[in-house]
Amino acid sequence: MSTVGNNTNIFWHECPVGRPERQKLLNQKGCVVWITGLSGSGKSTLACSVSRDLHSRGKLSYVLDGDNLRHGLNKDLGFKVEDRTENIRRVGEVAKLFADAGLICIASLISPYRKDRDACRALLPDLSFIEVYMNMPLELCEERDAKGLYKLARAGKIKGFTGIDDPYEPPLNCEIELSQQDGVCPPPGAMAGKVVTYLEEKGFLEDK
Ligand SMILES: Nc1ncnc2c1ncn2[C@@H]1O[C@H](COP(=O)(O)OS(=O)(=O)O)[C@@H](OP(=O)(O)O)[C@H]1O
Ligand SMILES: Nc1ncnc2c1ncn2[C@@H]1O[C@H](COP(=O)(O)OP(=O)(O)O)[C@@H](O)[C@H]1O
Repeated sequence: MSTVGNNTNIFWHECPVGRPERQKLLNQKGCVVWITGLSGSGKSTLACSVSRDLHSRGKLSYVLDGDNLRHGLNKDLGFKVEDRTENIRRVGEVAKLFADAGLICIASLISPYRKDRDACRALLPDLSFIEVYMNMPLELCEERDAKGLYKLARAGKIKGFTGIDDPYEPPLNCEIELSQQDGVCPPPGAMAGKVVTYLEEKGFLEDK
């Protein structure tokens, strides 16, 4: 019996089919690939490219995309500091469950605050949280402006937009950093290849 958060008198129920059994079934190791970066830096594109690449290798993954989750699970949250923190906390907990299910969970959120990302990392055991930093310059993201949001933010029509009038804190010790090469952004497939190679080298694509 224990007290957790606001709950007292709650009990943890162990199930005989656990993570090791699920990982054996899938022949892979559950983990979280956490993609962080500015809006327009290419997070969703990379997440989908990694997922497609893994799928073609017979590996099971699932993408948790910030924008998509705000249509459901997180639709009660906005972009104030507390809301972003709660957004990241919830996604971190969901990602942990997916990893426990044995999946390669790809979370793609701006997740601008270092302490929130670090709290998600702390939820995952033994190096199974892989932080990927899309280190793309604000100028590039703003030039892309795929959704027209930077224009609105510059015009003062969106307040607290990351990179404009709300901070983005880059990772200090991420596992993978993706950036421009000679001033050019590599194609999504090439960047996805780096992530998948990392997963392969670290043994996540087999259960041995
Ligand atoms: N104020 C403000 N700041 C940043 N982004 C904004 C804002 N308002 C709306 N949007 C849109 O919301 C998407 C980011 O959602 P996230 O859940 O990833 O954000 S966060 O991690 O909670 O900061 C983000 O999507 P991406 O472009 O995919 O990053 C934007 O389209
Ligand atoms: N590697 C890339 N090279 C060129 N354009 C890209 C690349 N990755 C993404 N894009 C383009 O940039 C825009 C933003 O990408 P998106 O994946 O939606 O970013 P985010 O999820 O970080 O907001 C889209 O128009 C997308 O097609």
